[in-house]
Amino acid sequence: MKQQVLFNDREADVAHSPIIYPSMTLVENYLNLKQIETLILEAQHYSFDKPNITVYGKQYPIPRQQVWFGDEGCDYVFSSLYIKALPWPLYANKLRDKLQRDFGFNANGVLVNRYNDGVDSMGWHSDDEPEIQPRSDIVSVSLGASRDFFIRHKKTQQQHKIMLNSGDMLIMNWPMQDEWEHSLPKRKRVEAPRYNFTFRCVLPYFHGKHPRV
Ligand SMILES: O=C(O)CCC(=O)C(=O)O
Ligand SMILES: [Fe+2]
Repeated sequence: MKQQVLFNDREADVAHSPIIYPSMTLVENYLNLKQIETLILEAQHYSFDKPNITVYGKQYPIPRQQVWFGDEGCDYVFSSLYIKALPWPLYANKLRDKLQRDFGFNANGVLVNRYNDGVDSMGWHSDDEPEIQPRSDIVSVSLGASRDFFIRHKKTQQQHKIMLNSGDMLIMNWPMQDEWEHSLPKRKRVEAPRYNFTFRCVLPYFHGKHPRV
């Protein structure tokens, strides 16, 4: 397992024009081919959704599909859509256990995104929803097509690009989400699907014990 600590300095020591780096850790080939294949086979049967979001008063379907799995009470709200946690599928849960064993990372939910091809994408955002546990990291595991992943500093607009390949794992360490946004731009030449699992620690019952669904 090759672990590459990316940008782990808060500020690079460059005179006059400091370059700011976020704290992220990329573990290339975190999963082996068998693990990748098993997870993709499982993900092909997930009940993905393509909800509409409202932008300037108009409704648009999100340019990808998504599904949220989580422990009891670990529901989530994205773009004002309330999403009740579905029970963990077998191998997604095994991957959560592996992250716990390898890094002591205790996720209680995972958002799975499915990008059908390079036309599907995710715009600039931070994973800063109020139900995310304060000071928690977010762990992203990529499967399938390789895609470019960008990060952009909120104040300086500085950008970095990372290629995420099948089996790679990226830890976005706290407080990255406070200072940086990230995105997965369209890549018209990409024809194959990609799955991305972002494991999160949310506050159980943040939306109440009996939320209206
Ligand atoms: O697909 C990716 O690599 C990014 C996913 C993401 O940013 C998210 O689910 O919040
Ligand atoms: Fe994100």
